[in-house]
Amino acid sequence: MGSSINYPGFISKPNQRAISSPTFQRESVNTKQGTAKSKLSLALQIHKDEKDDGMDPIHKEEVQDADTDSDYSSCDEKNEESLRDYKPGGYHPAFRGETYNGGRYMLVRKLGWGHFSTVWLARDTVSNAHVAMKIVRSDKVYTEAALDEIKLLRRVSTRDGSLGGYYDSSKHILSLSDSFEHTGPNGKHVVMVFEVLGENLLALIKKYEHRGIPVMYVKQIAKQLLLGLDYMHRKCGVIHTDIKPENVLMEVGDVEAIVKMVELLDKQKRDQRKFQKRATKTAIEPSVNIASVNSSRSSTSTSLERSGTRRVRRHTLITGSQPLPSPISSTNFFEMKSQMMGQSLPRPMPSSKSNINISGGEEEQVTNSLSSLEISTCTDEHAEDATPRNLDVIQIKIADLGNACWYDEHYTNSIQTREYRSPEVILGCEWGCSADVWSAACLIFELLTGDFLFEPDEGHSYTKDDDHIAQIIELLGELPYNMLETGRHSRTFFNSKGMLRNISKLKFWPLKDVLHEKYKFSEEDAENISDFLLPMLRLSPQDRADAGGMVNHPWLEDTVGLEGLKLDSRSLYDSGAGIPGWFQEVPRK
Ligand SMILES: Nc1ncnc2c1ncn2[C@@H]1O[C@H](COP(=O)(O)OP(=O)(O)OP(=O)(O)O)[C@@H](O)[C@H]1O
Repeated sequence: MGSSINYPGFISKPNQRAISSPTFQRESVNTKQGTAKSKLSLALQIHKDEKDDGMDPIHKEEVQDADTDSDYSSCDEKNEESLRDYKPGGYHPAFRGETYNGGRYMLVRKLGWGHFSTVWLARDTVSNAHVAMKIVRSDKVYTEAALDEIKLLRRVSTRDGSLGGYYDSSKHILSLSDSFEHTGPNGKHVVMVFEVLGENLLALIKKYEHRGIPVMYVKQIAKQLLLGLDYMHRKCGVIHTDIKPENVLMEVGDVEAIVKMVELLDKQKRDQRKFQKRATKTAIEPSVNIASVNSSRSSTSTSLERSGTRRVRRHTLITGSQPLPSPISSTNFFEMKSQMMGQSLPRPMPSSKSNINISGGEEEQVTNSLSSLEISTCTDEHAEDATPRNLDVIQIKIADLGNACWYDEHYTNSIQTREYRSPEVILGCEWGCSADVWSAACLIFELLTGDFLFEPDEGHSYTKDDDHIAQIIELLGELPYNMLETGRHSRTFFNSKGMLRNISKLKFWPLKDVLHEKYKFSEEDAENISDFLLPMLRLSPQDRADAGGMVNHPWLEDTVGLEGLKLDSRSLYDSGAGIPGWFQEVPRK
């Protein structure tokens, strides 16, 4: 049976995957394990097995103190890290209010988690600003991987990203500001401190229900992503190896204003809930003798006072992730903003004792910050029209260098998340920086359409890799002969005549036609988009166009905020073969 019959990317309706393939079912979990440095593979496999065994949700205890839960986020407690990984060698049982590095940092809320770490919003008491803190599992393999990650992060965090032009491309890579060790009950943990970002691009894809996000945003993301990769490859000699929507985060604009807004709204919600609870209680106990209520209240409060705490805290370990809302991706952001900007703030009744205690000044300050947020997120230095464009501007940064490596030191050949994996990696050929460009093109297609470019599946007579290669050929044509010759795994997929062993019928469908026929782009748009993507999808890693050159593509000419930005030192469509480590590991000097 030909793979085209089972080719979900082509035969499914645009939003079908959204229903059948929620994030956590994506292969990212698997591929995290697949992409990890070899020394981590075993540990991650164990983790995956644990993760996949359907842990009892009761163990996924609710995380916040009962009176501090806040839900201005996309938090879903079932999707948090496993309680079983809180053990010696595992995650640190972090909690709100915990201090780090001699009291310098204090945890505020959890932003997210990964297989290596939990990530928290923290207040830096020295700068009095907020930071993101990644607290890595304490096992030796995670610690070693984290120390490698820190070296790579230090390299890309050196803000010398001009690359001969006036534009600082390094700003599109998450920067590390500090790192230290923290000892807790589960061991010694490496902690990394970053600037605070918002949600990842998968949140944006989901916001648009997997139907594709507006081209205006895709262009901004694509141009910034290419600038960041160009900086990483040419200036730093670093290969990310895991470019995908989950690893590209959006900026939140004015972090301090957003944190304040989120905190105030959380407080409002809590107060409102308390008020409603009290109101319900009064409504269902109308005839209770007031004296007895008073006495029972006073006895309760006495016992609480005696126990020295306002309210008994639930013993909790896992905290729900609450990424800060990014203006573009989050409906919560608009909801919050409209509340903060003076439209019907959801306050409890004025007579209530639990009325919100926001001083007029404080509220005004946050509201002002929010109005200026829209202006401050606009970095349109090049446009003639300097008026703020509200939320039209989006800023992204490449994050998670946990699987990254050096152009002259590859840690493993098992790189890239399945859907973004390049042909040279599947075939077992030499690879280099150009593998990131392949993944970037897959990501950009996904932003435009909401569907994976390649979504291989296994059938009864062929493997995922067979199907993946077949899909690549169907879209882009036959693989170069020298790749079949040099690929360590080529013989598994191809016979001596260069024909696929396990898949006989192929249905060729060029990218331009896919965009026009399936995704309903006009012929002209389909032509332009395909002209932009195809050089990054060249099958030979050596011939693949480099990120910097593709920044100069006409499709990106009118990118909001980066209109007319060109990298003079790079030529459009040229291969990056001159960049050290472009298509193979360079021997270390
Ligand atoms: N600087 C940041 N600002 C805000 N949130 C962040 C930041 N860094 C990470 N996060 C959040 O924490 C999550 C985990 O981060 P990251 O992917 O770096 O961790 P990891 O343990 O290496 O995970 P992975 O399994 O993906 O390798 C991210 O998906 C994101 O939601």
